[in-house]
Amino acid sequence: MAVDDYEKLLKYYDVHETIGAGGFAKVKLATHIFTGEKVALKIMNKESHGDDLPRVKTEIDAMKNLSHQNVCRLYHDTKKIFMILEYCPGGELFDYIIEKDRLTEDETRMFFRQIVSAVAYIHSQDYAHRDLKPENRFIDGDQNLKLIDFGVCAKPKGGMDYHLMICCGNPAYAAPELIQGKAYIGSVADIWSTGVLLYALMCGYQPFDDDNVMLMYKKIMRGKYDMPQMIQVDPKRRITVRHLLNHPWLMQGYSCPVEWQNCVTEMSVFYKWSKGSTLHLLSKWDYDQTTATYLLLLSKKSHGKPVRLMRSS
Ligand SMILES: [NH3+]CCCOc1cc(-c2cn[nH]c2)ccc1C(=O)Nc1ccccc1
Repeated sequence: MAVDDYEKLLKYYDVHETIGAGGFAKVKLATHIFTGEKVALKIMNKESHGDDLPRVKTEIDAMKNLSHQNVCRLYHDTKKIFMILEYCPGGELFDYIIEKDRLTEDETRMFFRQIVSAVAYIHSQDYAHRDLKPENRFIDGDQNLKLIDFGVCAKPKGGMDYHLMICCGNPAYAAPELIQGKAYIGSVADIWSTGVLLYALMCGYQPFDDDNVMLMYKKIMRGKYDMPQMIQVDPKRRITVRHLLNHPWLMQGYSCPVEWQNCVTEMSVFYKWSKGSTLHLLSKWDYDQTTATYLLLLSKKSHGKPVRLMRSS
């Protein structure tokens, strides 16, 4: 029963006020008693999930496989009712945009590089998020964005080129092929949503907004932009996240393309090890140069610093 799960949780966490809620869950601020660290406690609303909780299992399984500086960390889950997540004191990116009306080009670029970093990373792990919107990005204490809510993500068994059918996410951010009910590729639809997000960051309002959903769909299908790259109606002509990483606009004022890998991937590439053996070596915690490299990389990334592994001369 959820009640004794909650009782057990209270041995390890002090629970404070609610910091957010969606149809499927409520999120409360909590403190991890042993460390004093603040965390976000996500409490599933069992009623709205029904019995089989597919959405919760989808989210927990995905978050256990994802470790990246711009993806909200899962620390602890208790049998699909409670999730203990990384706490982001800066709140929702959505509220931040509203507060500032809209962002400067430089601030938009700083945030957008992190958004592209997270999307490139989850796609590299064969996940499509399918609900990318400002409400699903939280700002941590270092102005880093963290992606949340993997409840409708997909990890197609046939790989990332596999066509999906289920229509999900917020219509204002949904790709044309998705709202037309066509078979679509998750990662390509994610790029459309990311393009809508960029528009909202720069302009302070959504490009396709209308109280009447059918009129909104008409605007989405019209694709009124010259030179569209992300909000390109034809999914085959839409820019890929790989081409975004070193897109001229994203490179302006920066010396390197968007860093999208997490430390394990970066180390396996640098040391020319397989991912499996990198993870095996790291899990031994030998506190040798491998441990040092991993922890120092993690520390640099968590402070939003670009990392470069140098070969000794
Ligand atoms: N609109 C989202 C409300 C707050 O939701 C969260 C906040 C944090 C958070 C806040 N600070 N740090 C992390 C972490 C996760 C969530 C979340 O997953 N919310 C959610 C997703 C789907 C349905 C219902 C709720």
